[in-house]
Amino acid sequence: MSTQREMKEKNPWHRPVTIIITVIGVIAIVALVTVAVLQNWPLSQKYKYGIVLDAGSSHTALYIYEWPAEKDNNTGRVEQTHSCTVKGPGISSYASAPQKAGESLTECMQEAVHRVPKKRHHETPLYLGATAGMRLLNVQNSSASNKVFQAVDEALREFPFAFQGARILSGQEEGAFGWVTVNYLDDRLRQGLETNGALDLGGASTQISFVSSNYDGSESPSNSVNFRLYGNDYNLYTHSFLCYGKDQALRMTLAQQTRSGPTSILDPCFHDGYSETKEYSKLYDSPCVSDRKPQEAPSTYIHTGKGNFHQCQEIVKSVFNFTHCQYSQCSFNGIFQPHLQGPFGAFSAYYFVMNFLKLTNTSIPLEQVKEKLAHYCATPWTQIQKQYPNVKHKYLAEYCFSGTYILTLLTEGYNFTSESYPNIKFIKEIKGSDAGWTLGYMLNLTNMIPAEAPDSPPLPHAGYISIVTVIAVLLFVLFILSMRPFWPQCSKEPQII
Ligand SMILES: O=P(O)(O)OP(=O)(O)OP(=O)(O)OC[C@H]1O[C@@H](n2cnc3c(O)ncnc32)[C@H](O)[C@@H]1O
Repeated sequence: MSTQREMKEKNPWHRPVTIIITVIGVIAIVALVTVAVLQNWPLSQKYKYGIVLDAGSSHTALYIYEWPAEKDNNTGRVEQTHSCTVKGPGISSYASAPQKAGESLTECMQEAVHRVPKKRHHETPLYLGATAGMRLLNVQNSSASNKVFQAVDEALREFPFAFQGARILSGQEEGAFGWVTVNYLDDRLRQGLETNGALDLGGASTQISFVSSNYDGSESPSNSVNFRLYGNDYNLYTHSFLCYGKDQALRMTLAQQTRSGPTSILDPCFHDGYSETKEYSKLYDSPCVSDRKPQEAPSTYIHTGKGNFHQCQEIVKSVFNFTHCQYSQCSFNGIFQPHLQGPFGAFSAYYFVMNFLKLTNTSIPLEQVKEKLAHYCATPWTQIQKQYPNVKHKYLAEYCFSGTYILTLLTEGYNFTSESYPNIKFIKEIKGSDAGWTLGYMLNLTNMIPAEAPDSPPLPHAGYISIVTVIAVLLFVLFILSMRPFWPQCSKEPQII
């Protein structure tokens, strides 16, 4: 009993001071590691939201974007979480009943109210950008255009979001923001990689935007947009061709064929067997063709098809003007265009049409693509209708024209060749977000792409935690070793019990 007590008194590990120091040491190290881990633990994700309404010529679409609340300034993080297609036509079609333009947005806006968490409503910016349909209405009837905007404004103010206004985007903005969107989603801007050009085909206008090393903006400065994004300077070439969206281009090819006001036309861009009676007043009700309206034309004409790709291409070519160019080189209509450079993403109607025609694979030689389209155009209308009973009648009737228009615009208009055609990728979306101008527009207006690259911490989170843990363990081992003089000594002599 007394020897036991003696040993206890001699063994420093049994001294209260040593025990207390050890416990405090362990607690301190555990606390140090815990604080380091907790401090750097990602906060429970809170999101911010932004809503953009794309008021196009053919329809309006609503997009909701979401990004982690604490990382506004980082890239590649803003994502589309929801989209809603507004029922009915584009807002420019409500020129004679502006109130209905506002009302048409209600359903999608209510969806947005449910999709965005309530506590975020008041801080969620809401934008409406109108494109070529409203540009044309503004040219045709500016007071009607103002009334449509007034109605849309009033309707959107009813919702609990931070409404930032409704306006017409210039063609240059539409092109440039489309380019920002595709390159942002591909994470090319933050990483400073070679950028992709953007080809956007709408209903009433079409945009081409790309960076070319032989373009510094000095030739045709109106086509130049300068950006400084994440510390990199971009000199972007962009042009928007009003009236060269696929719906207005179709009007122009029809106007070309009805110049003398005939009662019927035999159109190679429509399938053999297609026949519909159409109104002249509707065909010419657009500033893109109104000046070509034939005098004393009957009220209607019969639009029949004969399905001939090559003849169709000739008519389509006739809506482009290649005769004059005051610059070193042009695309068409006397518009400057530098040498095409790099890969291109082609979206909106480029994708819808080429996807339907199963022609999105650009590694198929261009000549073969034309042959396939020629074969499609030559298919009788009755057979096409039987083959695609669920496709919207208007789209189905127009795919031969639309495909021919796309190939003609790309090759004759923009000068893509058999060699450069494979540089085009037909895309609908990138990483779940639709390709289009809306995301780039919101990123710009919310200043979410910084001009300079954001500073990043010298160590990533995992590296920081590992180093703190290693140091803590080393300290602990050092502490234990420093207590060596107090370690219990084992007797070398065998003990007889
Ligand atoms: O940019 P603007 O010129 O104002 O036009 P938009 O915004 O209305 O243009 P979209 O990109 O929404 O659509 C482009 C065109 O594609 C058409 N379109 C949409 N879905 C389609 C589909 O599935 N098949 C064929 N065409 C389609 C639509 O009617 C337009 O003519």
